[in-house]
Amino acid sequence: MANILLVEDDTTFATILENFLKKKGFEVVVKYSVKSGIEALKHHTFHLILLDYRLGDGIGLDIVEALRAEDKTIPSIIMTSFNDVRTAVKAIRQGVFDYITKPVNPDELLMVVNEALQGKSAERERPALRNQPSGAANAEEGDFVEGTSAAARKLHDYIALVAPTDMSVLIRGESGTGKEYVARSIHRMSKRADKPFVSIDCGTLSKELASSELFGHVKGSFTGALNDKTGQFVEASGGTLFLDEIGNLSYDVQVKLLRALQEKVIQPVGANKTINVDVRVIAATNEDLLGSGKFREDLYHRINEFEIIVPALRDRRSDFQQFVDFFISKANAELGRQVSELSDEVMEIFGAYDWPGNLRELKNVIKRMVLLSTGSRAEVSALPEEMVFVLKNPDSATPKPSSDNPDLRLHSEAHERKLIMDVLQKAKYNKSKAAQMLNIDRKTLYNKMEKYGIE
Ligand SMILES: Nc1ncnc2c1ncn2[C@@H]1O[C@H](COP(=O)(O)OP(=O)(O)OP(=O)(O)O)[C@@H](O)[C@H]1O
Repeated sequence: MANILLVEDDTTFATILENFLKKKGFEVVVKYSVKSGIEALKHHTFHLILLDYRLGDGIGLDIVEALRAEDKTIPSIIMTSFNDVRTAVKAIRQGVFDYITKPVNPDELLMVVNEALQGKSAERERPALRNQPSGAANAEEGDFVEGTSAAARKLHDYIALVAPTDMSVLIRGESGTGKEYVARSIHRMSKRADKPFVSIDCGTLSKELASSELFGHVKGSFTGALNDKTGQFVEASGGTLFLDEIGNLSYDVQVKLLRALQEKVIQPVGANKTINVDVRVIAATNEDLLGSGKFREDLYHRINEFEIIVPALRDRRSDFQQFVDFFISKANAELGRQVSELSDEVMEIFGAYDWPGNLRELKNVIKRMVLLSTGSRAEVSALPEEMVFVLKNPDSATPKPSSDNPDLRLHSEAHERKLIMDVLQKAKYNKSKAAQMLNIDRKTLYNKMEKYGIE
């Protein structure tokens, strides 16, 4: 019998959820604030935490953070309003298993709860260490979409170019764009392919344990170091070490990492001997490392011998349909459904939405949609309500600048897309005329149309 901690400050909704989960056979403890949630974790053992994103005295992630500080891992699911999707995607980076959007659909909730309890969706679960032997990575070969857009072709050209070398690679891109997939592809196409690919999420490593996780430690070197520990640099020997969210490493660890890269030696915590290592490092980030002021410039140049930028989904619209088909067939197989077509309205909404959470968000929306579609055709009722609202109220599709959502580039892109569509319509889809009206050349217009997926 699984024990669930439910933290939700809307008492009526909390009671509905509690009753629903109890009916499904779970034990549920309900708390209404961050503080009482953290307190409950001290006194009970839970298998899963279900958290509201916004709580009276903080946010649900504060509870995940408190867990992490104690180095405990309990799968957690964040319930968020649609407007907070971007934040929810970030939450996954911080070790949250998954998110679901409100209003919560009972079938979806049950699916995500069961997946979390079974630890089933390995790549949605983000433990600090996502070690995978090469064989398993190879088994997934072909289980992805390459795409045919200009951006996809460039991406795969770069992967093919850098893979056979031993250069360190910095992969940049928004959350959920497929940076880990790029890192695995580089490894698979490299001379190190038959050696381990070790993936570490630096965003979920606690400050205290990061050094020992990467470089290992000797017994007794700090409280809690009960045995010698081999670090991931040694585990990755001969292969590739993928450091995801590298911007989260503390200054001390950055110094050690620089030494490991420059001199090819590491020193486990508390050891007086060094160990030679032969590891290719691939790092990923979705922030501006140098601009953050927290990242050493010398290390930046060392990890950035070659840079790959993974395009956002909205910048590779011509690959969109391929991703949709791929995620539908995966969800069909997983959930025993037979969805083979989407209603026009669903297609329209998919096209109008800007997918801030990129491939991860698309995959999750499709999985929910397939789950809720018992026939062969997916209707708009299987989409999150707010997504539908955006289409019916086009003005709300253009994000309003606010301190909550200050992404200026997104705002200008959304405006630009809308302007181009309006002008094209006015010019009766005569592209030369539209380009003239927009005061840009035809080639620029074609590029922008491809970027925004305007046919
Ligand atoms: N080319 C692809 N084809 C199919 N699915 C993909 C592809 N690339 C990524 N995905 C899927 O998209 C999701 C996000 O991918 P991934 O974890 O690699 O993104 P990320 O950029 O590393 O995210 P984050 O910044 O949050 O670490 C995963 O579920 C992955 O399986």
